[in-house]
Amino acid sequence: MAAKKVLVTEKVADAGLEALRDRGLEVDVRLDMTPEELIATIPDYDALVIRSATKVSRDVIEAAEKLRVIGRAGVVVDSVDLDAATERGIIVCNAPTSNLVSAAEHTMALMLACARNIAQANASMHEGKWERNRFVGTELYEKTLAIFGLGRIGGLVAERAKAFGMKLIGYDPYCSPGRAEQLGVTLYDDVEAILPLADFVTVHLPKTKETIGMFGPDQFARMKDGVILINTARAGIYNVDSLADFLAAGKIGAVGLDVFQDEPCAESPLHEFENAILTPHLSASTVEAQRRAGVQTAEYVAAGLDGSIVPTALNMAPLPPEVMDAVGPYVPACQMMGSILAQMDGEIPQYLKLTAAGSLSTVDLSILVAGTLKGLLSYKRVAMVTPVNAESMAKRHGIKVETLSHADAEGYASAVSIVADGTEIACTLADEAHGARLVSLLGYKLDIAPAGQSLVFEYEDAPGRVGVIGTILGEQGINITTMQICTKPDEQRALVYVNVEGAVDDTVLAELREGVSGLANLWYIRL
Ligand SMILES: NC(=O)C1=CN([C@@H]2O[C@H](COP(=O)(O)OP(=O)(O)OC[C@H]3O[C@@H](n4cnc5c(N)ncnc54)[C@H](O)[C@@H]3O)[C@@H](O)[C@H]2O)C=CC1
Ligand SMILES: O=C(O)C(=O)COP(=O)(O)O
Repeated sequence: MAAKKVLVTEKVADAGLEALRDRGLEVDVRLDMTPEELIATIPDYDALVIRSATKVSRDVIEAAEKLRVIGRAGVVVDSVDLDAATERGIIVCNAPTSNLVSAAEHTMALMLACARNIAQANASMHEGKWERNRFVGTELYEKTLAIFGLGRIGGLVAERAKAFGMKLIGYDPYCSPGRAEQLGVTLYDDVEAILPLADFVTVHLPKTKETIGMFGPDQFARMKDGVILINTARAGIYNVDSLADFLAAGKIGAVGLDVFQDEPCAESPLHEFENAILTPHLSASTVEAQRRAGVQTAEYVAAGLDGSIVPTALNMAPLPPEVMDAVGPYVPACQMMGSILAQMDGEIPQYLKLTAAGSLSTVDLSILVAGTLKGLLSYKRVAMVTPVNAESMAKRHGIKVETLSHADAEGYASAVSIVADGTEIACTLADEAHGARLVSLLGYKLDIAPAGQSLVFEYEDAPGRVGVIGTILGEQGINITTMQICTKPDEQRALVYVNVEGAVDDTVLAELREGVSGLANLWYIRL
C-alpha cells in the first residue's frame, strides 16, 4: 500500500518531521504557500500539519479529497474552519501543552525588556552610543502585576512573577479561589476595580467575544500613570489604536506585544514608538517548545491516520483513558463487523443495534458505534466516517442507532454484538494480540477469526456439502486456511465460514452456487 502523505505548511522542528517519517508517512514541507496554492495542493494529502499562519478555510477543506487529520503543532487552533472539518470527518488536533512554558517565559522577557529598556538600549549601543542616563528602568520587585486569565499560561506567569517578588492580582471569573490562592494571586471579580492598582498588566485570555476589545480608552484611562502592558495571547484584546494614543500621551509607560491583528504585521500604529517592544509571534518559538509541538503532533497525526484515538482531537469528545483501555481494542473489531454486514446486505441499514456485554457493559460505547459505521459506510464508499462525524453521518444516512449493555457475556469476558436490520453478528476479543473472533453470525454460534477473504455459505443441512465446497475450491486452486461449520439443528440449516487464499472470481462463485445444493446464501467477504 502506498505511504500516506502529510503536507507540512509551516516550519516544524526536524524532530517532528522525523517522527512522521519514522511512522512510515511521506512528508512534504511546502512553506509560504498562497491560499490558492494550498487549495490546489491539498487533494493529494491525507494529513496536514500547520502552525498559526496557515488558514485552513472551508474552501481548503472542501478541496481536500483524502484529508483525515489536521495537526496544529502548537496550542490555539483559530485558523481552521472547525465546523467544515467536522462535517467532513476530519480530525483536528493540537499539542496543547507544548509551548506553555515558552509563552510564559516570553511574557517575562517582554516585562523585563519593557521595565529595563533592553531593546532601546541595545539599539542605541549598536549606533555607537553609551546612554546610561537615558535608560533608567524600574524593578519588578514589589510592583503589582495584574494577570487577566489564570489558565495554564497565566498560572505559569504568576509563579515566575512571584519569584521576582511581585504582588499578584488577577481577574478570571472561571478560576477557583483555591487555584488563585495556590498561585498567590488575589482575585478580583471586577475588571474596573483592578485597573488602578496595577503597575504591570498581562493578558492570558482566549480570543472570544468577551475578550476582544476588553481594553480600550476607558480602561487605559483608569490605569496608573506609566503602566506597562503585555500581550502574548492574541491580538484584539487591547485596542491597538488607543494603545498608540495613550503611549503618545505618556500615560502608558511601555507595551510588550507578541501578537498582531494581521500577521505577518509589517506596520501598525505602534511601530513608531520605541517603548513599544514588538516581537513577531515568538512566544512559542523556542527549540524546546518546537520539538515538543512537532513530536506530539506527529504522534497524534499518525494515530488519526491509523484510525486510532487522538487524545487531543478538538472536534470530538475526549474519552478518558480507562474507557479507551476497555473499548479501544474493540474498535477494529466493530469496523470489521460493520464491513461484513455491509457485504452481506446490499442496503444501508435503517436500524443498527450495538450491544456490549461483560467487562464492556459499563463504558461509553460511542467509539464502537463509530467503528461499526466506519466499516459499514466506508465499505459502501458512501461516506468517510471517523469518530468525529459518526453521529452526523448516521443521521444523514437515516440510520437509527441504539446501544445496549449486558453484564452477562455468555461465557466470554466481553463481547460486542451488532444487529443491522435483523442481520446479526457478534465477536469477542480473547486478547489484543490475537485479534477479534466471530462468535455469532445470523444466530449461528461459531468461533473463527475472519481472514482477508472468506466465503460464507448458508444451506439446508445435509451430508456431503462441505466435500463439494472443498472440491470446487481445490479445482480452482483456492486454498482453504480455516473452516468452521455450525448448525441450527432445529431448522436443519448450516452455516460454513471458510477463510480462503487465492483469487475468488465470479466464475468460482457461480460454480459454487450451482454445485452446492440446497444453498440459501453465499457471501464473499473481503476485509
Ligand atoms: N503567542 C503565542 O505564541 C501563544 C499564545 N497563546 C495564547 O495564550 C492565551 C492563553 O493560553 P492558555 O493559558 O493556554 O489558555 P487557557 O485556556 O489555559 O487559559 C485561559 C484563561 O482565561 C480565562 N478566561 C476566559 N475568558 C475570560 C474572560 N472573559 N475574562 C477573564 N478570564 C477569562 C479562562 O478561565 C482561563 O483560565 C491564549 O489566547 C492563547 O492563544 C498560547 C500559546 C502560545
Ligand atoms: O500555539 C499557539 O497558540 C501559538 O500562538 C503559537 O503559534 P506558532 O506555532 O508559533 O505559529
